[in-house]
Amino acid sequence: MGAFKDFVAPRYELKEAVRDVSFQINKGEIVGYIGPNGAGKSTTIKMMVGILVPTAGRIEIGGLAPYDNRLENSRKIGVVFGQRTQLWWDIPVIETYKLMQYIYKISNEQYEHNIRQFSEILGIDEFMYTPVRQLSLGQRMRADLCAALLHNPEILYLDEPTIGLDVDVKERVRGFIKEVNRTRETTVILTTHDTSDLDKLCSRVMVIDQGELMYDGELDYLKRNYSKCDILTIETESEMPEQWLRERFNDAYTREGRKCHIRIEQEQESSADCIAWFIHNSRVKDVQIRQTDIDEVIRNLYQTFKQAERE
Ligand SMILES: Nc1ncnc2c1ncn2[C@@H]1O[C@H](COP(=O)(O)OP(=O)(O)OP(=O)(O)O)[C@@H](O)[C@H]1O
Repeated sequence: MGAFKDFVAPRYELKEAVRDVSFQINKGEIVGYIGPNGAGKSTTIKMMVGILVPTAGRIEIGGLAPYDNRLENSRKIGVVFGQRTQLWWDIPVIETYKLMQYIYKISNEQYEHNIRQFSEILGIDEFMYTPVRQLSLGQRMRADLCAALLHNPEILYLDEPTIGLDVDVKERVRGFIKEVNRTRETTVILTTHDTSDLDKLCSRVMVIDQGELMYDGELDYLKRNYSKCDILTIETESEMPEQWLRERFNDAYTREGRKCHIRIEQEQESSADCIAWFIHNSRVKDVQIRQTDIDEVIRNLYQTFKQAERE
């Protein structure tokens, strides 16, 4: 009944997905566009590629408004949405590429050159003649990346390009993006929830939350200033007495046998002091320091942002 009612008399609700988002990206940059679920990342990308038309404001890509010049804009861009594919589901990968060559009017020379170079880096030779529906996620993603770049686009939009991939394929995909950016000066805008994507690819990040741009600048600066704690993991040759650990670190530690994980609040404690304490009191076998993940960095940034707004 509810479904029928919605069909006959649909109710509409206005949702502001992005608000006052303003930025400029130079040719050849790789920019990470990050934020929590529902922040407005995909909406921004959809406006930039011309799928959505903003209700206010202006977007210019290489001097053109993407939604008014969709055809011209689409020649200049390559898009990969990690959750979807642009490959034809029932036909072999190579057939999709041939269709792309026809649609984008790619010369034989450029087509052959790109296929050769991309398949070498991405290793797509082995499944070039397999129908897309039979590909694994990692294979499909590599095939999608190749398809998005066949027509030598100036800009590459990647919406979560490494989602669901294993470590090896992630590395391969990142290596490919880096290589394309370096050799062809392709501008890359990517959204991701994976901190390693940012570490390996981007020096600049833009953070969006609840439709508002909260930060646009260096990734390192963001991590240095908004990552309140590091996790220090120390492995010792024999188990540290519980009492020593409790006296030194209170509740800021957990342990797994000879491994201790310590939460270092940067304002109160330094990793170097902790390591020195362990070296003084035991034989240290291994030391690892891990920074807080990007979601926590964003949460800290958000708190600071909201506090500044209130003041
Ligand atoms: N077609 C739509 N109709 C109504 N609301 C939408 C539509 N598309 C997006 N939204 C809403 O706009 C907001 C931003 O969505 P968007 O998809 O841009 O987020 P995102 O940052 O890409 O999130 P995720 O990381 O989960 O992909 C969300 O609250 C979402 O529910």
